[in-house]
Amino acid sequence: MSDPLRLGIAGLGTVGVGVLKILRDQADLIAARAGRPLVATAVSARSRDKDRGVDISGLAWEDDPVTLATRDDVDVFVELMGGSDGPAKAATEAAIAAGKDVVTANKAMLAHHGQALAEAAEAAGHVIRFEAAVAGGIPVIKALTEGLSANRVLRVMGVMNGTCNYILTRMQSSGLPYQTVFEEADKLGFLEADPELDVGGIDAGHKLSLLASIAFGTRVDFAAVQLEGIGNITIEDIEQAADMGYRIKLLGVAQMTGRGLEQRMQPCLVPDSSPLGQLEGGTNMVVLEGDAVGQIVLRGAGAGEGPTASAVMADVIDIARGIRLSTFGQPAAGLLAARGASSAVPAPYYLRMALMDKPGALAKIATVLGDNGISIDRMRQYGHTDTAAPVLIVTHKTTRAALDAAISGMDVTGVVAGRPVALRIEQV
Ligand SMILES: NC(=O)C1=CN([C@@H]2O[C@H](COP(=O)(O)OP(=O)(O)OC[C@H]3O[C@@H](n4cnc5c(N)ncnc54)[C@H](O)[C@@H]3O)[C@@H](O)[C@H]2O)C=CC1
Ligand SMILES: N[C@@H](CC=O)C(=O)O
Ligand code: NA
Repeated sequence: MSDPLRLGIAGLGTVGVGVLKILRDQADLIAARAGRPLVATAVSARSRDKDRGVDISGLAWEDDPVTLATRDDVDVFVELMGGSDGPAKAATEAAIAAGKDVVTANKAMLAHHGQALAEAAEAAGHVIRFEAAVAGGIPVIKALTEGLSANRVLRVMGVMNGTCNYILTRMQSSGLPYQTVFEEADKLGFLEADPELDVGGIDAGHKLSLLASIAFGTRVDFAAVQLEGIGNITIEDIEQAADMGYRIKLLGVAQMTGRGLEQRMQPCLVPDSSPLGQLEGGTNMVVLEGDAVGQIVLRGAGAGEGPTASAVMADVIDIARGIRLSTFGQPAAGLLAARGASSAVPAPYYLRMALMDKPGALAKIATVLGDNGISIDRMRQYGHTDTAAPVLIVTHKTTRAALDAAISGMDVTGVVAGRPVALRIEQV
């Protein structure tokens, strides 16, 4: 058997500990599959003495992850600290400069710096792999870069943030309001240190931008992702959507349109009988559509110690096997910047608003919609109070631009209280 592949692991939190446990528990199986043993030689974390449930006494310790990344006894630098900049980026750059391959779970770093890091690594003949960064344990990067490599990808879609899916499905099943369920998720330890990364759609947007780059052969462009979080979703919306046969999901969609690359991460209505509609709790689902293969649905754990470490280890094993794929599925230097197109593809929309109880109010709304070329598919009034009547409208297909123009027009009529809620109904 060949020499061991030596790993330097920076970050011994949820994922880092999971990686050490797999290395300890599956050493023989991995060596057989990789054709050589895999060993951790050195580690780095904030606290050396913390009890993590794994023995690190036989491993070299480095306080500074940059020093770890450049050690002579490290072949692969495994970055599991997190953060888009700071030590994660500095250590990854140092590892590449020192001639190491890199495996990371860090979607934030790659969404912001993936192109530059990939170009640097590839110019130096090294690889950066990141299966764990998108949908955790689901092998979606492998599916795109390997299994579907002969396809023109038509659309990539998915629920990629488990915390948001937990919050939305828990609101649905319990009837509890957003704030209560958000606090529950916090107590369960689901939320990122900055919860806005989860509920603001940012974490999921990072993941979508990485998938879009691989799927469409373009440079990662997180800034072009149209982002909308779940913070404004009310129990009323969840119940009204359910009444019409839909579920609300924080859904990511990337597709190449005639006007450019559309990347959206936003709450959408999807049919409750669809695989995405049926997705419960903290689970992730990614739907890939290729011209030759048709539709593929991947479902599984997008986070957690075991699932995320499983994906990290799969990348490390590929490196041990001598598999040297480009970071984004084709040489990074040749990737082109995509023209961004926001919501170019028309769709039906769900619109909920509180209408003043004034004669002709509904007619004014219908006129504004008509003036913007939007026709109404369904409409209902419910829960009438003394002063306002909630109104629900489902439009026929329209563009987001036309809808936004109509919403501005409604403002001027003076018959709508507050800003209407507008959610896209996605064809999945
Ligand atoms: N936890 C999960 O289920 C998933 C995590 N990820 C990603 O994996 C990475 C790690 O996540 P977790 O393990 O959850 O984080 P964590 O917060 O549990 O652990 C982070 C580790 O990095 C260490 N660290 C942070 N800054 C450091 C520094 N300057 N020097 C040395 N060590 C430092 C901390 O001491 C800690 O050991 C992140 O990029 C995260 O986004 C990706 C998918 C799922
Ligand atoms: N906060 C993320 C963790 C994994 O990426 C999530 O909830 O999915
Ligand atoms: Na994955």
